Amino acid sequence: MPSFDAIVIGAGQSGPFLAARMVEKGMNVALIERKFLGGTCVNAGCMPTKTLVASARAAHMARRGADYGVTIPGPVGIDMTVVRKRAETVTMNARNGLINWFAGMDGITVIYGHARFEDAHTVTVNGQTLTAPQIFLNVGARPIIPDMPGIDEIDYLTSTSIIHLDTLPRHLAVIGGSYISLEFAQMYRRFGADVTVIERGPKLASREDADISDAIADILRSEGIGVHTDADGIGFSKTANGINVSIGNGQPAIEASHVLIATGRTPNTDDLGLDKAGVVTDQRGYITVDDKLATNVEGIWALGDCNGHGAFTHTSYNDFEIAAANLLDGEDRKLSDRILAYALYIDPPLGRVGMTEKEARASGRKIMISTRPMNRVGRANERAETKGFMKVIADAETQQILGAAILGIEGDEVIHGFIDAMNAKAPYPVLKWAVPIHPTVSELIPTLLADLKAV
Ligand SMILES: Cc1cc2nc3c(=O)[nH]c(=O)nc-3n(C[C@H](O)[C@H](O)[C@H](O)COP(=O)(O)OP(=O)(O)OC[C@H]3O[C@@H](n4cnc5c(N)ncnc54)[C@H](O)[C@@H]3O)c2cc1C
Ligand SMILES: NC(=O)c1ccc[n+]([C@@H]2O[C@H](COP(=O)([O-])OP(=O)(O)OC[C@H]3O[C@@H](n4cnc5c(N)ncnc54)[C@H](O)[C@@H]3O)[C@@H](O)[C@H]2O)c1
Repeated sequence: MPSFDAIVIGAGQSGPFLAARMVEKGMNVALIERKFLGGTCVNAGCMPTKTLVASARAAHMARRGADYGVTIPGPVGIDMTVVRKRAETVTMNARNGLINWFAGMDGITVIYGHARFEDAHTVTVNGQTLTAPQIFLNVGARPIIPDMPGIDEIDYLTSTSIIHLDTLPRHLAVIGGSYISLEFAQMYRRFGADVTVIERGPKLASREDADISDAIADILRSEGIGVHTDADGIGFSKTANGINVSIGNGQPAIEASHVLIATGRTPNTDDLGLDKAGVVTDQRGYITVDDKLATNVEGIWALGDCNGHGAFTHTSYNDFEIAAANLLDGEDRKLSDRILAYALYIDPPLGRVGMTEKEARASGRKIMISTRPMNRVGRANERAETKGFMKVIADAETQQILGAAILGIEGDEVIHGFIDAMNAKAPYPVLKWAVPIHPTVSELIPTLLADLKAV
């Protein structure tokens, strides 16, 4: 039976990097991947979608050319084949980069196949049995398909299949109103499709504060996207022209040509033989880990989306950093030290870090809040992109920044000023005295902080 120092199952955004670090330390490592190196981010997530978002933005700005004095004779056309190929190229370059990296690495054995536990230190893949004292799980997640009336009668798209589409839907119905749905909804509207977003809950992006959710809905509606929340009667039936999508909540049904199901993701832990290894999961299938990412079974760790402590590339990569620091570098890094930050890539994007106002209030702290509309940001006016607003929340007693949201141009970049300050544990008055560069969006951070008021 082939024996290794460590086995990594899943080549997402933490496993490959951890495997490489272990090899660097002289360990003999097996990396098992059932599909593509790079996992979701490279092959079906961040990279292809952000490439598509860039094409959609180019179309949007071309249509807005006249606002800037740029005349484009005739209507703006979209070549969906070129759009799809761009995304494919970005994916293939990244995937091939990983393939070549590992091909040139001594001490690593890359195995393509589905891995399952036989016991806590034994794994089978392609009929072969492998053993190792240390096993790292980076198996990621996949789209959830909820049981909705008529769903089995229709051909629906998921976030994975829609990136291979190279025709323009006449009318795309997007079920779900969060990260995946909203990014695709705006993108396809900008490509020229009619788009309707149908969300079961009362708000879009419901983890955010209501003012952010409402501003997101306004941005989407302003581009002609239909937005329906509180949809209590979602169902599907085939018609001569496409798919009838019922919404409920007193709203008329729509006639869609395509349906995208974007109602969340579920961890790939149901077919991993976790029971044979004795590894415990929660009710939703996420692997239970401690502050150092160890499972309840000695010698098994879980990293990335499958542990339920983050659903982002950077949180998965940070899991790799924590595991590598603790196991290889003698450091003492903890999951609980991470300040969560993320972005929603509609345009303008939402950059977020730390607590929402809702969470800050619920924590019982005395808080201060400051907001500023993007139409009072010079840079936004110069660029004629003034949608959205900025918001920061601070602790009135400790003066620590608790959280921030920048919904506006460059929000995904500007938020890093807050991410860095929060990680440095700098009280907000420190940033009040920074001298930022003019004209940027970030130059408003000191002004925003100067306007903090107790609420
Ligand atoms: C459409 C979309 C857009 C996204 N956009 C962003 C974004 O802009 N920014 C961001 O930070 N995050 C984004 N995400 C989330 C991001 O892609 C994931 O959080 C990220 O890929 C981290 O995943 P991971 O490392 O946990 O595992 P994954 O990347 O999901 O990789 C897990 C790997 O394990 C393999 N695997 C599973 N089970 C087995 C098994 N039994 N044997 C062998 N191999 C197995 C899978 O084939 C897969 O390759 C997006 C996700 C989607 C779907
Ligand atoms: N920009 C980014 O970083 C980015 C982009 C895309 C995805 N992601 C990651 O992927 C994960 C999954 O994203 P997601 O948007 O699919 O899931 P999500 O869990 O964030 O949102 C799912 C949405 O679907 C709604 N919903 C659930 N069941 C429904 C039903 N039956 N009918 C109608 N609506 C229903 C929920 O109320 C929720 O609003 C996210 O947690 C995120 O971390 C990140």
